[in-house]
Amino acid sequence: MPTVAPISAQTAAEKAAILSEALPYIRRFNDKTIVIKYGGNAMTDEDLKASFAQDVVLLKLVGLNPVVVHGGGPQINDLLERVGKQGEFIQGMRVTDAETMEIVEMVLGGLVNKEIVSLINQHGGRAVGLTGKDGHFIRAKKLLLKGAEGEPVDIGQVGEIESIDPELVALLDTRDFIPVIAPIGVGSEGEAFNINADLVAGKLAETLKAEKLILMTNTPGVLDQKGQLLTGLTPKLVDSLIADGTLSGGMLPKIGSALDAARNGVNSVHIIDGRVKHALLLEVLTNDGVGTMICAD
Ligand SMILES: Nc1ncnc2c1ncn2[C@@H]1O[C@H](COP(=O)(O)OP(=O)(O)O)[C@@H](O)[C@H]1O
Ligand SMILES: CC(=O)N[C@@H](CCC(=O)OP(=O)(O)O)C(=O)O
Repeated sequence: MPTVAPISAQTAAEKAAILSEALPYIRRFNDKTIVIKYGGNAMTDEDLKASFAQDVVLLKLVGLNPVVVHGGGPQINDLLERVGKQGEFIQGMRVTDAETMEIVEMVLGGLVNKEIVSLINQHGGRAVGLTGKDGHFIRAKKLLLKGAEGEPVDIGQVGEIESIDPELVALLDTRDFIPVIAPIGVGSEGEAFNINADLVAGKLAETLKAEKLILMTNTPGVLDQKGQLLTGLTPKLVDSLIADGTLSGGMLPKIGSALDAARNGVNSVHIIDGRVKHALLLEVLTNDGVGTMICAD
């Protein structure tokens, strides 16, 4: 006869306490949309990717509507290097010439998107991969950055979101599919635009009237100059952190998008550490929200 070791009373009580802690959150978020931005920097390890996919499936099974928007910045850099090109960023945005755009589409719309879709499906979900070109649901136009003197700075085929049509995502939701979205927009001539994934996630959360926006990255959250974790960030505080240089690089579009979402009706906005296993479950279904919360005022 096969035998199993009995679970100790203490372990059993601890496990039961964790499971029952989730109940109020499962009830509160029933049928609510949660937009999850899965950053390229949080996708490094196979184990972490699998636990991310498991978390998304679990959230769906307990009655929430997860919508995944992914990045893939480091993965684009890898492929660029293989063709002898160096990735260049200005104000956290990739300078995107025509050749770079081809690689961006290959990596985001192809490799990364399909990997996440198939991981979620392997774990029992029904994921469908999309880019903004599908049903033309993310419309974009060329983004011009502002230089130090306020002059326009052209960084190529980088897009600014004009509109997001919520219908396609809503349709998938009615049949319990999990949308997995690559941050590529479409212009008026059908051309592709590279859009920062944080901006797509934020705007999508606003458009879908999501309950939560969770930005998963490779830091514990927003850190101050001493490396301490900050939380409860207001627009005023963010302005001062930008002015004194505490926030830089990829954190700039991330925080801008988080603030916009918080101001435009998304109930809770968090920047969390995607390198922590099951960070997503901890954030949504336990009392121990991890990372930095962003407030509207
Ligand atoms: N104050 C700050 N706190 C935390 N991270 C910061 C801060 N300022 C800049 N960063 C940088 O922002 C990065 C996260 O943005 P990004 O590289 O675009 O990640 P992702 O690929 O997850 O979107 C961090 O790895 C860090 O290097
Ligand atoms: C315009 C722009 O910068 N687009 C990003 C899109 C991918 C992205 O945002 O990926 P992460 O979330 O992993 O950083 C890029 O080309 O890297």
